[in-house]
Amino acid sequence: MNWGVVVVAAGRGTRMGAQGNKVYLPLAGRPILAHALETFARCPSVDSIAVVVAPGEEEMAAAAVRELAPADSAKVRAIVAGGAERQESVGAGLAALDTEGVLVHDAARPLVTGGQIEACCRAAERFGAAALAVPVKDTIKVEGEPGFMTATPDRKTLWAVQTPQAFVRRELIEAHRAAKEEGAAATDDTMLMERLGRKVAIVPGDYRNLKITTPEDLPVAELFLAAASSEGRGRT
Ligand SMILES: Nc1ccn([C@@H]2O[C@H](COP(=O)(O)OP(=O)(O)OP(=O)(O)O)[C@@H](O)[C@H]2O)c(=O)n1
Ligand SMILES: C[C@](O)(CO)[C@H](O)COP(=O)(O)O
Repeated sequence: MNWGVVVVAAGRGTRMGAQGNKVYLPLAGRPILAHALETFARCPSVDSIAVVVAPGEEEMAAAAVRELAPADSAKVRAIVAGGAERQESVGAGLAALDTEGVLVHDAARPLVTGGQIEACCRAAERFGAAALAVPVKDTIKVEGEPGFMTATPDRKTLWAVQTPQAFVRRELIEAHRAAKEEGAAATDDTMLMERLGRKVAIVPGDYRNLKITTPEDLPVAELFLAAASSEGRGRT
């Protein structure tokens, strides 16, 4: 199967509270967006990359792409405008690719590794769809009456899903079309497959593949990156 990736970068970063979109904030001296782009570009299984950006931020994204080595930036085939919700942004990226398989990745997860990407591709080739996930560490509570806990799901069955998430591109396009027609909103793409009764394989991930969401995530990501490079692990 040949693989493309949709890297979604069209959010606003409201919870980060920075001046602009958090994916252009510096991390180890480079925009957050550049980290994931480089890791995907260096993956042998990935042929092409579509970057989905907020309208008006095309030039900032193009500048991040220009910072990559020429062989890496050559895999970036499209920079397209996203929508108001992540789901719309993914839809725009899917239309810009023509590969059989597609990965979806948050630009806000800069610590993804090549090994994780390849593991998702292999699992999706075997099972049809797959996503990285980590076991939930906390005891999770369900709020019933506002302000009060009413239930505790069995933690042994709970996983926190991450990206990348890997699919057969035509099947994910179909899932997006169905959700749009039925007005269903989803915070990730595996939810759209679950709605259609499709199985999504769990690929055990790593807690370090964090999503940079709030300000305290940035120094943590800096520490993880520094530790990886001092241990010579890189992000392969
Ligand atoms: N309309 C949107 C919303 C989100 N994203 C992307 O989806 C990823 C995960 O979203 P999140 O971390 O929630 O980012 P934001 O939406 O930017 O953050 P916030 O919810 O705090 O505004 C990010 O890479 C973000 O850029 C996107 O492409 N289009
Ligand atoms: C897709 C995702 O990264 C899975 O953890 C996440 O749902 C996206 O973040 P958001 O905050 O829900 O937009």
